[in-house]
Amino acid sequence: MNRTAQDFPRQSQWSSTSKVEAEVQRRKQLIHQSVERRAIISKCYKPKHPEVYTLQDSFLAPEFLEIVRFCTSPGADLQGLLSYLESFSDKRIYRLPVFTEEFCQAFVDELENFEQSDMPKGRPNTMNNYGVLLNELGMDEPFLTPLRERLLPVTALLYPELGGACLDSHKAFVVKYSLHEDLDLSSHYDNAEVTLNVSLGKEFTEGNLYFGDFNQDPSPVPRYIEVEHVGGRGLLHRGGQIHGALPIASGQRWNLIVWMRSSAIRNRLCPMCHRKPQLVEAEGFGDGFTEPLQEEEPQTVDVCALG
Ligand SMILES: O=C(O)CCC(=O)C(=O)O
Ligand SMILES: [Fe+2]
Repeated sequence: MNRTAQDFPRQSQWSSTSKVEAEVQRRKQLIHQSVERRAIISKCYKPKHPEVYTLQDSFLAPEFLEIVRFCTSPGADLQGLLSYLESFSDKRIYRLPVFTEEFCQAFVDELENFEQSDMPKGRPNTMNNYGVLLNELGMDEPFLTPLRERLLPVTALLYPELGGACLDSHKAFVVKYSLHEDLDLSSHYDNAEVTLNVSLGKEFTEGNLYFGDFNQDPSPVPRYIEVEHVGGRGLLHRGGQIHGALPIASGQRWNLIVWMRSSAIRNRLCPMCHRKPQLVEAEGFGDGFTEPLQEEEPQTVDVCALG
C-alpha cells in the first residue's frame, strides 16, 4: 500500500535524533513519490468529466450560497448563522447543504473513472485504504482552494479560536467504503483545525459517523453521538473532535474530506503531538505549517506529527 504523510497520531515518542532523521527521510521520499504521481497523472490521465475540476457556483447548493451571503453581510453573527445550520449536541458539529445532487453524481463518476484507470494512486491517509488524493488529480488550485475560501466567513464565525478566519491551506481527499474494501474507520482525530466532510453518495446503508470528546478537553466517560450522512450535505467539525465511521451494511459510500489548516494556529503548537513543531520542507501545502518569515505560503510538514 502506498502511504502519504503520517496523518494520525501514534503512541510512540521520539527517543533519538536518528529516529527523527529517519522520519525526515521517509517524509521526503513520500513527497517525492507524490510529486511523481501528480506528474504522470497530469500527463497521461484523460478525465471523463473535465468540468468538475474547476469549482463553479452551479455546483453549490443554493442554500450554501445563501449561508455565505449571510455571513458576509454587515452585522452577521454566530446566533444568526446557527439559524441556517443543523447543530449536533454541544460538540460544535454543524451540517449544511454544500453541493447539488448533479455535481455529486458527476464527481463520483469522475473518481470512479480515475479508480478504474491504470494511473498511479496514492492513498488518502494512513487509515483509509481506498479513495483518492485530490491534489494528485490537480484539484487543489481550481477547486479546493476556492471552496475553502468560500467557507471562510462561515468558519470564522463558528471556530474563531481555531483560526477559522484564516484557514490558509488544506489536505483534501475522497474516502470510499464498500463491502469488499474498507467498511469503517476507527476512532481518530484529524491533522486539521477544522474539517469539512461532505456526503457524495452513492447508495448505502448504515455507516454513520460518530463523535466523542474534543481531544484537548477529554471527559472521564466520553459521550458519543451518531450523525447520519445526507447526500450533498457537509459536516463541519473541529479537527480535534474524536470521531470515526461505523461499518456500512450495503452499497458504497463516498465522502469528500477537506482537512483545513491555519498556519497561525499550528505554527505555535502541532495539533497532533501538542508540541512545538519541528519542520522539514515540503511540496505544495505540506501539512500547513510555515516558517516564521514566510507565512503567506504554508509549505512545511512537521516531523513530530508522529509523536
Ligand atoms: O468516513 C468518513 O466520512 C470520515 C473520514 C474521516 O474522518 C477522515 O478521513 O479523517
Ligand atoms: Fe477524520
